Amino acid sequence: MSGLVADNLTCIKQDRVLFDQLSFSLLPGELVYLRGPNGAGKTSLLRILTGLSQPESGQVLFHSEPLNSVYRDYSTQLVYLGHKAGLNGGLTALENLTFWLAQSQLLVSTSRLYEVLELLGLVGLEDVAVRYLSAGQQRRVALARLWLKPSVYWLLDEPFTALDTSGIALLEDTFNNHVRNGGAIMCTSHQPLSERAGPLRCMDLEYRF
Ligand SMILES: Nc1ncnc2c1ncn2[C@@H]1O[C@H](COP(=O)(O)OP(=O)(O)OP(=O)(O)O)[C@@H](O)[C@H]1O
Repeated sequence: MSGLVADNLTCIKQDRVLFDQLSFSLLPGELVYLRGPNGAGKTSLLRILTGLSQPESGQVLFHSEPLNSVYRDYSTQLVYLGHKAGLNGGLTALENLTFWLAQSQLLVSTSRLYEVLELLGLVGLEDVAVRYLSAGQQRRVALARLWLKPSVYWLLDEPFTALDTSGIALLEDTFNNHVRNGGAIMCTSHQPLSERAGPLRCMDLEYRF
């Protein structure tokens, strides 16, 4: 099957089964909204889908192949944003993004970088160390990666955290466009997504004791 497939995933943390024999797919053209209370296992599931951690049992397939055998190809088509902004506080927005682009072996022109910073309302702040930016501004720097790396699969852990209403609207519009252009998104959020984000499929993880 094309796309990303979770095949019978079981995850155990601290002797607690977070989820058991969980199977689903994430296909191009889909937005999946992953819901669940604190501690249900949403981050754990996203990390397994990125290949950053391993399930107790089961596997993740990418275009029908086990993730570890196609990881290089998968990683070129993936943006994963964790619930922390994942920025170096001592570096500016420009420096953080330039470093990330180099690590990801992506070539992006300076003018494109400025375009994205402008879209995100960060122009004028590009030379400020990110530790001095507000929480919402730091989130916007982290999100800039979505515009800088052409990729199909977006796995996003609480990307709306700290965003103001205009930031939420921008991100929801971007989700809608991405999916209409064949992108695939799985996203967690403790606030419901609005209709602006486009059609979505909800997936619920219960808290298991
Ligand atoms: N590396 C780890 N080592 C031990 N326990 C972990 C680890 N990662 C997660 N856990 C535990 O697994 C459970 C699920 O955590 P996870 O972060 O996946 O939940 P979540 O649904 O994303 O929660 P939240 O909504 O609070 O972000 C928690 O009880 C957490 O303490």
